[in-house]
Amino acid sequence: MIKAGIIGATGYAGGELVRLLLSHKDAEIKWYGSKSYINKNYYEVYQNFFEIVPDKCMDDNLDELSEIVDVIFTATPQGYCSSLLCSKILSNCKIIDLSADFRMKDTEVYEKWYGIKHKSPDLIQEAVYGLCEINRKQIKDTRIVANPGCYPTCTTLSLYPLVKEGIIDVNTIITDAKSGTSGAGRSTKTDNLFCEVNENIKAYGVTDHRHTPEIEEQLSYAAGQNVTINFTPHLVPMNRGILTTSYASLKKETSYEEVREVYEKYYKDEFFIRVLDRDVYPQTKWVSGSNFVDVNFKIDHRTNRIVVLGAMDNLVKGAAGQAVQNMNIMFGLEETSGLKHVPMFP
Ligand SMILES: NC(=O)C1=CN([C@@H]2O[C@H](COP(=O)(O)OP(=O)(O)OC[C@H]3O[C@@H](n4cnc5c(N)ncnc54)[C@H](OP(=O)(O)O)[C@@H]3O)[C@@H](O)[C@H]2O)C=CC1
Ligand SMILES: CC(=O)N[C@@H](CCC(=O)OP(=O)(O)O)C(=O)O
Repeated sequence: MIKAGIIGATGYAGGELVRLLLSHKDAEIKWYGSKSYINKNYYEVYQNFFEIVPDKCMDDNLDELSEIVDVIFTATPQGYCSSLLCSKILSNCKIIDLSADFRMKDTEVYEKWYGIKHKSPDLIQEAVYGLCEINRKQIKDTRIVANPGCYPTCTTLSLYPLVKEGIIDVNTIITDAKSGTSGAGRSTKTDNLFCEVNENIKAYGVTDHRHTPEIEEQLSYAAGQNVTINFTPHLVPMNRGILTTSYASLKKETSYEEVREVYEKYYKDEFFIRVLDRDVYPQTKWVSGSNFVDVNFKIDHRTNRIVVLGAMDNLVKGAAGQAVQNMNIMFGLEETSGLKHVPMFP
């Protein structure tokens, strides 16, 4: 049985980790870490866990926690994990960090886009970017997983086969993304008030969203050259879900069948990536509550561009689900263990 501790268990991503780990047959939660609810019953924070979770919230002492668990999930704000992680903790247990602290290999890029000083630059190289379908081999042997961002997961996975196989001109990629408001976390921001989100759609982070360099770095590895993209996220009036629509120029005239073959090559054996049937395009409802990413594409022969769509649940494949998938890989468990939920519809 894998003993797990969660720091930030009282946030949206942490709450989703609790939900998933409770039904995982090979894992048990030993620590519900919090900053504001120490000694309160965990179910008092989220009453959906009433009579399911009897435990109290604990503090956020990573040091003490590392001595009693096999893995710690940090579902905490940017800068938290990197400010506390050290070799002593890493000699005790494995870390899966849901923040962006260890996602990018260049400290300067992190500091520029996040506006905070990185406190453990010496650990960055050791961390593995936990995009499971792409980095499975490296994830297996690492002590630190940098769990990918929600938008980067959806954008990168939906474009990856095209970039890897050189089908598109990688410097023509434009990604337009939409997210439900749980993506912004539980802390109150006036931007996320019901009356400012309901019946409204707004772009944010235009030209400077912090996920831009993360997506660019991953696509650059796939392309074997530097990739820059235009990335524009939008907040939409939904609780959960991300839809990304990406556009790129094809290098040459290409048929549906050729592109389909490329997607099949990479994803036909991937349980969590579903390449939909021809002319059926991903919808957030079809993946809600599940660890699936649905993808599909259409070639616009008139403009010689391809339109690629991806949909997933930001809290599952975009956060807690992928974190559990990473745990499964790190501990040699069945990769799909605890994650085979059928999406909720409607
Ligand atoms: N929401 C999403 O869709 C996704 C989130 N993530 C990442 O996961 C992490 C958590 O996000 P999310 O759940 O949305 O955020 P929330 O704001 O909902 O939760 C934040 C959590 O962090 C805890 N916390 C805050 N400050 C501290 C601190 N100084 N020390 C210890 N714990 C602290 C809070 O504890 P308390 O409540 O007790 O104060 C709470 O449990 C972030 O890094 C985010 O970027 C990644 C992918 C998707
Ligand atoms: C709707 C919304 O605000 N989404 C968040 C992204 C979700 C998230 O928490 O980002 P990470 O995946 O990097 O942790 C944002 O745009 O910053």
